[in-house]
Amino acid sequence: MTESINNVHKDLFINGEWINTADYKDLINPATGKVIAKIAQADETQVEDAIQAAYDAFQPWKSLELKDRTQYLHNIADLLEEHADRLAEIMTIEQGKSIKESKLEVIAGAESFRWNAEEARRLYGETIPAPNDHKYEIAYEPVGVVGAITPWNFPSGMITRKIAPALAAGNTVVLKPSSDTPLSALAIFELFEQAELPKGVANIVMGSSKEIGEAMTSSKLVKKITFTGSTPIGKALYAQSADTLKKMSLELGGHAPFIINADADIDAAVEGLMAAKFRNNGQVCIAPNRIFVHKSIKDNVLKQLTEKVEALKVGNGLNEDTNVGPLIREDAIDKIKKQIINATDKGATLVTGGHRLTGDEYDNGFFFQPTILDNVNRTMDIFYEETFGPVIPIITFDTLEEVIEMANDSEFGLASYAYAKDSKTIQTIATSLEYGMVGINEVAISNPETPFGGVKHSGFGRENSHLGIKEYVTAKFINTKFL
Ligand SMILES: NC(=O)c1ccc[n+]([C@@H]2O[C@H](COP(=O)([O-])OP(=O)(O)OC[C@H]3O[C@@H](n4cnc5c(N)ncnc54)[C@H](O)[C@@H]3O)[C@@H](O)[C@H]2O)c1
Ligand SMILES: O=CCCC(=O)O
Repeated sequence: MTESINNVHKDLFINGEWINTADYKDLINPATGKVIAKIAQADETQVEDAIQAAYDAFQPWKSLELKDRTQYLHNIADLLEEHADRLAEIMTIEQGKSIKESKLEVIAGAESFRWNAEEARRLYGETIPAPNDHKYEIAYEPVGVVGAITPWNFPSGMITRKIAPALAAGNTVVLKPSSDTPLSALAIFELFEQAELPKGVANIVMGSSKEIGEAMTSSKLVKKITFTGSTPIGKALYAQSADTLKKMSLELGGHAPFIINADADIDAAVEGLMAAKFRNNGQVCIAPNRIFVHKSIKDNVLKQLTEKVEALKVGNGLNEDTNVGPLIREDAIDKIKKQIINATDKGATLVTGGHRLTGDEYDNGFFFQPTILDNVNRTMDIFYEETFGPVIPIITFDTLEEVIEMANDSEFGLASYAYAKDSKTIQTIATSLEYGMVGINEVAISNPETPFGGVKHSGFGRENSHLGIKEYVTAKFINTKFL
């Protein structure tokens, strides 16, 4: 295996020290199916140690001069940029996405650190009109120890967008990264160590998800849980946190509608769809999963789309010419195959793709053909279930009213997209879609400056933007009477 994987730490990082464990678990490269590393698995005491270390570090970290605290974040941003190539290689090997995408993700993480370092200096309190002998103030204070749990699809980005605002606002953190992609997280923690972040401010534990989740949610010392992952696990953590009444942010599943109206710029719509759908091989919570095309333009859209989908190069993400890497695990392939079989059994047409890719070129990796399904309807599982893979289901519509009703027919409410020109149509779509984010003639909806998050079973809370950092503070009201 490459030097980058051999050299990255595989142990826990607690109170500024690398800590080994009694148990180590195999980590697989999804592009080859081979074991690439053995990862430390924390026991119960080690998880408690990490929480205690974060608790002990909280008061000194919170009390630092703001310019000193935020300087650490700027230094981390510099280090992320400096080490972006190495971090990108580690990410591609453990997760599969193309090396270009991995690098963009690391750089976006550096941006998160910079943005939040700047925004922390603008966490202004407020003064409220009061009687002359009183002062009413609101002060924003850090919540304390934050438990962060992250998924595998953005092994670096989901961590940086949580840890940067948490630390910037004066909190300390215990992170549990995904068991499928711990190396990217560990490589980031090496940079925290290099930046000489004070001991205990950021800690990382790997191990049994259930046990670590329970330790975090039941702990009286942990004041907030920030979770990104699937809806069922998010709901379980929400229930588990009831007893200790934690502040929570839940960034959960999505099943984005993508509407192409009769008056849309078809070239732009197809280009946007390709970019958003095949980013990370469709394993993105904001990936378009239900493509609603006006019936008058369906043939034209399908022709353009099929040409582009068939031209995609599937392969190991380390190869510079790869557009689409492997899926994360064997069971991800099973899920997609099941959705495709269910849809075709019920009348969908397989336009292209639909099969696993095997053979020497694909090693023992989890590769799947980019796929288009036509004539999809509401009787099929793919209409309602999150897809998380390279499948484009086409559903046709007649009227605006009909497509809005179908687009909203989902338990999820994260991202949505629409391509149209008429301003009244655009306004109707933007205001009627029951989603946390709406991209109109645009698929780039995730930036440090703009709020990211969902409604319905996609969770609550916002990441990025001035709203993101507010998830890591409490508003204290101070009423002073002058005697
Ligand atoms: N809304 C968003 O911003 C966003 C972003 C990325 C991914 N996602 C969602 O994440 C999902 C894919 O990621 P995944 O497969 O890693 O999700 P997942 O829910 O299986 O796992 C997410 C994290 O939770 C941990 N976990 C699993 N069981 C747990 C338990 N019982 N207690 C505590 N932690 C537990 C996992 O180890 C991982 O670290 C998709 O549903 C996707 O839509 C959402
Ligand atoms: O799956 C999560 C989406 C990440 C992003 O686009 O910022």
